[in-house]
Amino acid sequence: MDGEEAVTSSTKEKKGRFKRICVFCGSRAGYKSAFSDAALELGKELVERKIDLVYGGGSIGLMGLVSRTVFDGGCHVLGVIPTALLPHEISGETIGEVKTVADMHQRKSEMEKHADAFIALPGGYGTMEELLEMITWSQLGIHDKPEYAPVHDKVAPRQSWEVDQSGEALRS
Ligand SMILES: C/C(=C\CNc1ncnc2c1ncn2[C@@H]1O[C@H](COP(=O)(O)O)[C@@H](O)[C@H]1O)CO
Repeated sequence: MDGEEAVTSSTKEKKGRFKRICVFCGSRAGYKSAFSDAALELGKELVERKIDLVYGGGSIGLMGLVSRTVFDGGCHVLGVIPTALLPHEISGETIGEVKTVADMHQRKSEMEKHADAFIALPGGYGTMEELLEMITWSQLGIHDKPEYAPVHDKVAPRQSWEVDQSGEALRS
């Protein structure tokens, strides 16, 4: 394999790694414009990489921003939402494909099933709960998919912030 082929093949691998990413984020916009900026930036990045979105199905807050950006950019959007939350988290038109489920557990289970990786953006307790559930499922071997979350001004994989927490990063 010559140099060009090697580069092409490694680029292909990188591109093909994630086809559908699940994003957890706030049902509100939050108090800092940086939160909305991050949601828009992530949406655009997914579009650029032709990655489809799996998310909680809401049209409000950061959830609405990310999903609208990905949908308008031509990628597939799958929203998974419990029937009881429809009036609370969808205002106006739905975005992309919306799958209604019976409860929160089924929602997370469907989101996990349809995604290759998970990214958490700023959000409230709901976002935190969803991210932690995916992390604990990974710990239990229910799935083997990476989770990423914002650490200060960058997005970092779980392994790196676990190390940060333990102080290993400071020692090395
Ligand atoms: C109530 C149950 C479980 C614990 N709570 C939640 N589990 C999963 N998802 C949740 C929970 N509470 C809220 N959410 C959703 O998170 C999204 C973002 O919310 P945020 O608070 O604005 O970050 C939103 O779609 C919420 O519906 C029952 O098992």
